[in-house]
Amino acid sequence: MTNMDKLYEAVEARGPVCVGLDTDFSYLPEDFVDSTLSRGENIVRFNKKLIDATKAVAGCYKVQIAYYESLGLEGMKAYADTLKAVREAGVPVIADIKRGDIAKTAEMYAMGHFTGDFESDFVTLAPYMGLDSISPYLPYAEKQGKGMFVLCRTSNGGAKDFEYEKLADGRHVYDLVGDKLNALGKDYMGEHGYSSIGLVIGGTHIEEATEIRAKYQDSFFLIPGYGAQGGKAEDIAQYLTKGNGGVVNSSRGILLAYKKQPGTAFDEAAYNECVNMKEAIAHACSLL
Ligand SMILES: O=C(O)c1cc(=O)[nH]c(=O)n1[C@@H]1O[C@H](COP(=O)(O)O)[C@@H](O)[C@H]1O
Repeated sequence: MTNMDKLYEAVEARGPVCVGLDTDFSYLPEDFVDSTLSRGENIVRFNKKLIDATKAVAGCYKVQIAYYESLGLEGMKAYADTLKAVREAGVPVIADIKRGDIAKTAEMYAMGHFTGDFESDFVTLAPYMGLDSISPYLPYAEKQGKGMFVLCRTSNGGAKDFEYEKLADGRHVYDLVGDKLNALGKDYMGEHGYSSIGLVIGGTHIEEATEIRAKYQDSFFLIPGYGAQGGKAEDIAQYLTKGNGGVVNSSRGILLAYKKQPGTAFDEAAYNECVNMKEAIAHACSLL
């Protein structure tokens, strides 16, 4: 069974919410911070409480490496400890590393993020350098069932700068990326009909949403942009198939939920936000 199969089953069991652990130290409530500990240690304490509170309603977690890298060595320790905490909770984890480099270098990234201290179930990849920047990750998909999510049509405004450009045959650049990755995925299919090569499809743009879902039926989607970036449940639902086939990330919306729920502890507020998000998406899916 591949990690994408496990992710599919996690979504069947607990819903498509992907809790984004983009834990900026400044997000921690002041009264939670233990001043005898480092920022990295405090972040891990925060993440562990959050994981504990949300694991029953989270399809997966996504750990954005920049929030940890920015703190140097203590941050990288916090990153490793956070991945470990998610794995111990028995929930799939996506390492949001957005790598893309020549094959030899990509081999090292693949080893660094699919084995050892920073081992994760999935990584995010940037495809700009071509398919040889993706292929070094594939032996891990084949042998260990590891998975990847490749940037296709991203959630940011700048997606229009390159991804929406039109090719001579009328396709967008994001179509070209999606078509090539979807075709590559045919050799890495799991039991539940999804390949180990997923696509990142931002939930903030909905043009061609139904076509994209229909065209890439065997690609699992990582859908960021819910909440803080304005993505709505009714838009996101169009990228799912019967409530599955994708995970919907929210980072700030969950981490900072306590600021919108005065008097509620951050972990309980995060749980409430996950439940609201999960219900809103389920409701939107039921209307399709
Ligand atoms: O690959 C990603 O995860 C990603 C792709 C994309 O198109 N847009 C996007 O926002 N992301 C990530 O998704 C998360 C969104 O965070 P919030 O806007 O706080 O929910 C961040 O970790 C981003 O780096």
